[in-house]
Parts: sequence; structure tokens; C-alpha cells
Amino acid sequence: GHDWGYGVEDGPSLWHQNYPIAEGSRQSPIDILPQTASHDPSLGPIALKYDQCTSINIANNGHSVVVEFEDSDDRSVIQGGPLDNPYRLKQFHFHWGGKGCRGSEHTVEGHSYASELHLVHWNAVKYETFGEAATAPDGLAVLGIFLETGDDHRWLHTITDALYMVKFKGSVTNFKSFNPKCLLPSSLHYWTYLGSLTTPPLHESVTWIVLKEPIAVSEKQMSKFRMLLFTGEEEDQRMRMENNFRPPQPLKGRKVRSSN
Ligand SMILES: NS(=O)(=O)c1ccc(C(=O)NCc2ccc(F)cc2F)cc1
Repeated sequence: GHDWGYGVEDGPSLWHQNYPIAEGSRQSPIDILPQTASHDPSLGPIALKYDQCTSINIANNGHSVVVEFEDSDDRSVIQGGPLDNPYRLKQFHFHWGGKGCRGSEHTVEGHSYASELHLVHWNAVKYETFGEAATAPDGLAVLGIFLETGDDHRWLHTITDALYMVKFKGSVTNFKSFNPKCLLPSSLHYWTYLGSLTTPPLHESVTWIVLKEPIAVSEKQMSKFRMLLFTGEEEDQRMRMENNFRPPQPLKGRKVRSSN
């Protein structure tokens, strides 16, 4: 397909050339304004049923580092909150900045965090495949978790210790039985709104659920993400993987709701 990236020649401001939906009416990420978000008492708590979680591998896809899950049944789902069905966990990945810089995609009153974790789920009740769900307005649910630098995160080590094995674009390695439940903050309070994938093809198919409470990770752990490369082993121009985030997009009249 088309090539896109985060550089001067292929970055977010140019994506609309190959993906006109980039200028659509429900694009992500957005800047979240907590005071403007409407507190909706009908919004129940979200439930993450990840107990039979089965991660398969960890890969460098040239845009981020992705942990894929077995999604042939409903063993790992998110449900409740704004969702009418359980949504099946497919993968999680991260977006981050350069050293000491901000790298989250969603921002909160203009404040961005060091990084943002996306747990990607699809509506397997209504759709046959992830691909089909990814083009449907109620097809995907992505849980966003902010990472801020501070103390070491005890469980993130499992991921950062594996990153050296997927340094180059196109590399993949075994990554079994990792349960992302260990990456959740203590509170599941959230904001929710209707948006899109934050990378091409930018499909407007995502119910976003962004947790209010960030998790803390150390600068040393963040630095390990930055040793990944956008480029493949065979390429001579090595490009460090960092600043792989899309900036906030126009709200275009959308309402952001807040759980309590
Ligand atoms: N950052 S984010 O959480 O918004 C996000 C989540 C998933 C994807 C994705 O799966 N892309 C590849 C892809 C693969 C198959 C398909 F049918 C559609 C499709 F976009 C892209 C962005």
C-alpha cells in the first residue's frame, strides 16, 4: 500500500494526500478538555476480562512495536462503559516522543504525556474479521493509557527487555502469555468519544476509551523504546523510532463524555 510515516516527507500533515479521510469529521487523537467533557451517569464502568490472555508475538512494523494476541475466541475482551457488545483484544502498541520530549497522541488541556499505550479491540459479535470491523463505525474499541516518566514500572520490563530482539522494521519474535492487565493504572475512570485510527488508513471506526490516570515508567525504560528503528536491517540509513505520534485533530462538534 501507500507509504506513510512520521518524517518531514511522509508525516501526519501529508497523510491526507493518500488518505483523504484524514480531514474527516471523527478523526483521532483529540485534545481532551475535562471541564467540557459531560459527566454521564449512564456510563457504567469498563470491564477488562483478560484472564485467559494469550499473547503470541512482539513485532516492529516500522511504525511502532506491537504485541499481537490470539483472537479466535472471546478469551480476552473489554466490555461495559460506552460499549454495547464485548470487544475482543487483538493487539497493543505504543506511541512515544524523543528523549525528554512528549509523545502521547491524546492530550489533556494541551498537556501531553511521554507516551501512550493503545489496547486495540474489535467487535466480533457483529463482524467476522478485524479487517471488516476496522471499517465499521462501531467496529473497534481502543483503550488508551498515558505513560508518564517517574518510577520504574515493574511489569513493563517484560516488554522493554524484549525490544532488542525487534530492533529492525519487519522483525518479530515469540512473546507468549503476557497479560496487559499488569499495565493498567489503579483507576479505570475514563473519557470516551467516537473517533478513528490514529495512523493510516485512519478509518473512522473507533470508540475511544482514554483512562484518566497515567501509569509511571522510568526514563530508562522509555529510552529502550527509542533504540527501536523505523528502518529495516538491510537499509543503510538507520532511523531511530521516536515521535511516532499524530497530533490532536479538530473536534468538529463531537462530545466527549466522562465516567465518574
Ligand atoms: N493507533 S490506533 O490504536 O488508532 C491503531 C490501531 C490499529 C491499527 C491497525 O490495525 N492498522 C492496520 C490495519 C490492519 C487491517 C485492517 F483491516 C485495517 C488496518 F487499519 C492502526 C491504528
